[in-house]
Amino acid sequence: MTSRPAPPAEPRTGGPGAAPLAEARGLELRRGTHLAVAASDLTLPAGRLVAVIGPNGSGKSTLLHALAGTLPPSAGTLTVRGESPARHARRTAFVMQTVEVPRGVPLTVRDVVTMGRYPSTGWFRRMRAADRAAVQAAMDRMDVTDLAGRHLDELSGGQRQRAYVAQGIAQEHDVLLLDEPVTGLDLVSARTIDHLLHEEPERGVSVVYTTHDLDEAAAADHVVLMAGRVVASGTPAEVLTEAHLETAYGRGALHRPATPSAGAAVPFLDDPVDGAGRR
Ligand SMILES: Nc1ncnc2c1ncn2[C@@H]1O[C@H](COP(=O)(O)OP(=O)(O)OP(=O)(O)O)[C@@H](O)[C@H]1O
Repeated sequence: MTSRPAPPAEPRTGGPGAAPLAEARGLELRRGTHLAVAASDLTLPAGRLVAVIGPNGSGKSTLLHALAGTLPPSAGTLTVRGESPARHARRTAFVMQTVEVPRGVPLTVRDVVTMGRYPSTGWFRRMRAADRAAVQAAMDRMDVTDLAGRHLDELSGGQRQRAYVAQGIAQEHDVLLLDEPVTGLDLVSARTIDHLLHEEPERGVSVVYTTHDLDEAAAADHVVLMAGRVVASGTPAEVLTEAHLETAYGRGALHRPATPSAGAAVPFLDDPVDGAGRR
């Protein structure tokens, strides 16, 4: 029996020769006067899942803010889909790390998800059928439809995080940025969000998210390793090397298990250090 070669995979936006999601040259980012990301070059593929890793304070959130267009470069250049991040912001959904629930503002889950449509409807415009359908689809995907009428301050942390991710994907977007979307969540919420991260690129959306989990990063299409600058950027195999991880996390921060399990693809982090090398 002859086996025929598998047909080529459906090309995604990030195929060879495709325009990149983001390009940075000599990019420098400051938070106030603090230099959070020193001059770095970076090319991120479009239509892929990109994981940004690095110790606490290494500049991961800062890079996401720059991609979202909320933090302009202090030096160098950064483009998203060939234009300035601020110009592309209308089509960039950004789910931030911690969103404080405004006290005394009785927002329901549906209200919060509906806000995801404001970039296209405007704050005072009427919701059209397409807007309502997008809100419903986002709530279904994040499994918060049953919670639609509940107030945000009545929800668990995981339920609230799912509502905020639903707000992000309710927006018309081709770029989705998420800051530590699964940190501290229970298995069900983490799985729901993790599933979405891997599903969005299939729809042509470029996803960039930050994580502290090296195994999660190993499952992404592209990894960016930060330590006050971009230490390495490429495929998981190119980036998750002992040499690169030691540069970012410090010597002695890694260990390999004495009896490696079948799934242990990357070294373990022993005692995470922060971006300045402090333990
Ligand atoms: N608003 C701010 N004003 C001044 N400095 C800031 C501000 N936000 C962050 N920084 C500093 O910028 C650096 C990078 O912070 P950033 O939040 O990007 O790190 P991170 O890698 O996302 O960290 P974590 O893993 O802890 O979330 C840190 O030294 C941090 O203290």
